[in-house]
Formats: sequence, C-alpha cells, structure tokens
Amino acid sequence: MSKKIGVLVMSYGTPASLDDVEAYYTHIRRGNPPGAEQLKELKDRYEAIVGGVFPLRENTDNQVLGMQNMLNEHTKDSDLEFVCYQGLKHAFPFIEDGVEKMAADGITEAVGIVLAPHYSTMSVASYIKRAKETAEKHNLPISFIESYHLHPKLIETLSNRVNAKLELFEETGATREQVRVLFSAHSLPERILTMGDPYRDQLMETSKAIAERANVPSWQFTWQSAGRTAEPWLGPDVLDTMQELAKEQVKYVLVAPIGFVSDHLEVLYDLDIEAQELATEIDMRLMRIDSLNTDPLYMEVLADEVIRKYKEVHA
Ligand SMILES: CC1=C(CCC(=O)O)c2cc3nc(cc4[nH]c(cc5[nH]c(cc1n2)c(C)c5CCC(=O)O)c(CCC(=O)O)c4C)C(CCC(=O)O)=C3C
Ligand SMILES: [Fe+2]
Repeated sequence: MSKKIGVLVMSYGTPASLDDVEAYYTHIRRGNPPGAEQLKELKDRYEAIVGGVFPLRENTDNQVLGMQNMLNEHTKDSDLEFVCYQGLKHAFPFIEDGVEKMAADGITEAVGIVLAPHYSTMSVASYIKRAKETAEKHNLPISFIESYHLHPKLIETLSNRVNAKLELFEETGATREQVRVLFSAHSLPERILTMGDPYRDQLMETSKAIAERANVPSWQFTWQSAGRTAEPWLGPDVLDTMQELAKEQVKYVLVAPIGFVSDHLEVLYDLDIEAQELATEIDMRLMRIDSLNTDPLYMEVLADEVIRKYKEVHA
C-alpha cells in the first residue's frame, strides 16, 4: 500500500464566469461589494480578455494536474503517492475547502505550496495562515514551501523565454543591446517595505539571476497592476517606466512578468492590452515573454519543492 501525501496547491483564484466577477470582487474587498462603476471596470477588463468563454481557471487546473503527474513520475519507484488539492484565496474551491477535502479523503499528512514564486506577507503568508488554521482544526499536519524564486529550473526556463524573445527582436532588426528588458511583478502597498517584507528583494534576486544567465545587456525592474486604493503602492508602474524609456529614445522593450506563473488578467489585460496600447501611442515595440503555464520545467520546480519539503520533514 502506498502512502498518500496531500498537496495543497494555492493561488489567488479567478472568477468562474463573468457573472461570478461580482462575488469574486466582493470577496477580494473583504465582503464589501464594489460600486457599480468599479464592478463594470473590472468586468470590462475580463470581457476584453475572455471574449465570452471563461478559460482562465483552466490554466490553474492544468498546472495542478501537470504538477501531480510530475510528482508521481518522480516517486513512481517509492511507496509515496502525492494527491493535489486546489485551494484558492478568493474563489471556489477556497483554501479552507481544499484542506477540508483532504481531511475528508483521509489524508493524514500534507504539504502546501503557492503558485507564485515570491514570498510576501500580503500574499503567500496570508495563504499559509488560512491553510494552517483549517488544518489545525482537522489535526492534519501540514508544512509549507514559502518561496522558490531562485530554483535553478525556474531561472532556466525564464531565461530561455527571455532569450527566445530577444532573438525574435534580433530577427526583426534590433540589436540585443537596443532592447530594454523590464522584469515586472504585481505591485503591493508601499508599507510592506517598513514591515521587513522580502518580496522586493526576492524579485530583484530573480531578475538578476535571469539577466546573468540570459546575458541580458540592459534591464531594469518595474511594478505593474497596482491596486486601486487610496494608499501608495510600490512604483514605478510599467506604464510610467515605458514613458520614461520613450524619453530616453528606447524603442524596443521586452517585458518579463516574473511574479506571475500563468496567463491571467495581469498579463492578458494589463500588459497585452493596456501596455500594448501605450506602446503603439509612443511608437515603441513591446513584446512579453510567454507565461509559464504548464511548462514542464515549472512543473518540475513545483514537484522538486514539494518532495524536498516532504523529505525535510521526515529527515
Ligand atoms: C501579490 C499579488 C499577486 C501575485 C501573487 C499571487 O498570485 O498571489 C496577485 C495575483 C493576482 N491578482 C488577481 C486579481 C486581482 N487582484 C486584485 C487586488 C489585489 N491584488 C493584490 C496582490 C496580488 N495579486 C492585492 C494586495 C490586491 C488588493 C486587494 C487584496 O488585498 O487582495 C483585484 C481587485 C481589483 C484590482 O485592484 O485590480 C483583482 C481582480 C489575480 C487573478 C487574475 C485573473 O482572474 O486572471 C491574480 C493571479
Ligand atoms: Fe491581485
């Protein structure tokens, strides 16, 4: 008999349909329904990227499946079997649902991981807190991977993606030196910096590692997708950075959203629509690296991390 280990795979969550955007947004806003205008604005952004069908959740479903297959590939000669459960921060199945399902299925040991490589008190820490609290109620031992932003296979696959697009620029007549690579990630409120949060440092480390490995001559880091709240969020925003680069006569820009692992709103709207529109306006050629989605190397990163954590607990 093999031993079943539960793997709680957590992510931000995306609505299940356009009709679901209101409930989703209300959850993000801690139960306060958005105003009609705010709701319309978010719905319009989703509508612009999905065009009626709503495929975004499939990205996460496929990642979870791919990761489970990779895990069991790695452990096929052992007496371990990994079973993955989804737990989302703002959508069904919620983090609590995932943990409860594990307990109901008779799982007696679990590992948790987030589909985001960088640790922050406002993202990963809050996912872990909710999972831990629910697991405690069920007496289910669970350990967590906090970050994996320098995993060699993560750096390898992101570097490959940067290189592929730099080569595409070269094919269209630009030199590598003329292309500015912009590493980007989801902005967070500025106050994380006074909280000793490692988020920004980890993002800089990932950026540096990719730039070195992919031999990127010219790069910088920028934020994107800041929330629409009154408090200040980390900047500069990618749109402002593009305007600055236009002033410096930079004509070719490659954006590498390294804080995201899948195609969703921040990539398909904020970069592919909003930033592309600005690029057209200011006569800049903008490309972005492909998202990881079910990239086998990314699946290996996730599987490696889970197995490593399991071994660490049993050492
Ligand atoms: C750090 C971070 C990540 C990356 C790490 C991780 O993945 O965890 C991330 C990912 C995502 N954020 C997403 C969507 C949204 N985030 C919002 C708002 C917020 N994000 C925040 C942080 C993050 N968010 C924060 C501090 C807020 C303010 C409210 C709050 O404290 O939560 C809002 C509200 C409206 C708006 O402000 O635009 C939306 C719609 C989607 C799914 C998109 C899709 O469905 O395709 C994904 C993957
Ligand atoms: Fe977000």
